Amino acid sequence: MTRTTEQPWPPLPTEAPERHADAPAAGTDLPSHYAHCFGCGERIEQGLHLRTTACEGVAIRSTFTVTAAHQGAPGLAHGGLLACAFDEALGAAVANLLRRPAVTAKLETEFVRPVPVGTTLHIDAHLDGVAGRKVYVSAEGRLGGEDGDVAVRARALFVQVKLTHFLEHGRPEDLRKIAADPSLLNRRAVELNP
Ligand SMILES: CCCCC/C=C\C/C=C\C/C=C\C/C=C\CCCC(=O)SCCNC(=O)CCNC(=O)[C@H](O)C(C)(C)COP(=O)(O)OP(=O)(O)OC[C@H]1O[C@@H](n2cnc3c(N)ncnc32)[C@H](O)[C@@H]1OP(=O)(O)O
Repeated sequence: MTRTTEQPWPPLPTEAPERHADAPAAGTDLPSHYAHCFGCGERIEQGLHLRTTACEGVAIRSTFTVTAAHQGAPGLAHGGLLACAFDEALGAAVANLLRRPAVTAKLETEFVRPVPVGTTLHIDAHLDGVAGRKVYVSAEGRLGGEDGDVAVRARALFVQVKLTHFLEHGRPEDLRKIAADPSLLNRRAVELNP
C-alpha cells in the first residue's frame, strides 16, 4: 500500500504561501473561531478544545488533550476525532495566516501510533502551497511533547470561499444566534470583506 506521504505534495504546481501582513504575530494564542465549533469551541463540553498558537512564517502549533469522551477502542483516541483535530489545526493555519475564510475540500490522515486517553498531541501545521483559491496544508502530531514520536500525519486541500458560503449554507437558527450574540464568532480571525 502506498503511504500518503510517499505521494507528491502538493499534488500540482503551486506558489509559495505568503503570510498576510496582519496575521497574528508568532507566539500569539489564537482564540476559538466559533464557540460552538466541535474542534475548538469553549461551549462544547465534550469537544476537542484545541488550543492554537501562531508560529513564525506560515506555521501554527496546536495542542489537543485526549479525554475519555474521545475514545474509539478502550483507552485510545478514536481515529475520526484525531482527523477532526487535524482538520481544525489545518483550518486554523489557513484562516489565520492568510486571513481568508476557507473550507476543507479534502483531508488525508495517516495514523502511525495509537494515541492513549490522557495524552496531549502536539500538532505542527504549515501551509505548503497556494494555487488560486486552493491552499495545500499539512501537519504532524507528536505524542506528549514537541519532540515526541509522530503519531499522526495529515494533509489537506482547503478552498477559499466568500462569507456568503456560510450565510447561504448555514442553518438559519444558528446564524440568528450569532446575530444576537456576535461574541460567539471571532470575527477578527479573517478579513470578511477583503
Ligand atoms: C457568519 C458566518 C461566519 C463564518 C466564519 C467565518 C470565518 C471563520 C474564521 C476563522 C476560521 C478559523 C479556523 C477554522 C478551523 C477549522 C475549520 C474546519 C474546516 C471545516 O471542517 S469546513 C467543513 C467541511 N467542508 C465543507 O463543508 C466543504 C464542502 N464543499 C464545498 O462547499 C465545495 O465543494 C467547495 C467550496 C470546497 C468547492 O466548491 P466551489 O464551487 O467553490 O469550487 P470548485 O468546485 O470549482 O473547486 C475549486 C477548486 O478546488 C478543486 N477541488 C474542490 N474539491 C476538491 C477535492 N475534493 N479534491 C481535489 N480538488 C478539489 C476544484 O477542482 C477546483 O480546482 P480548479 O480551480 O483548479 O478548477
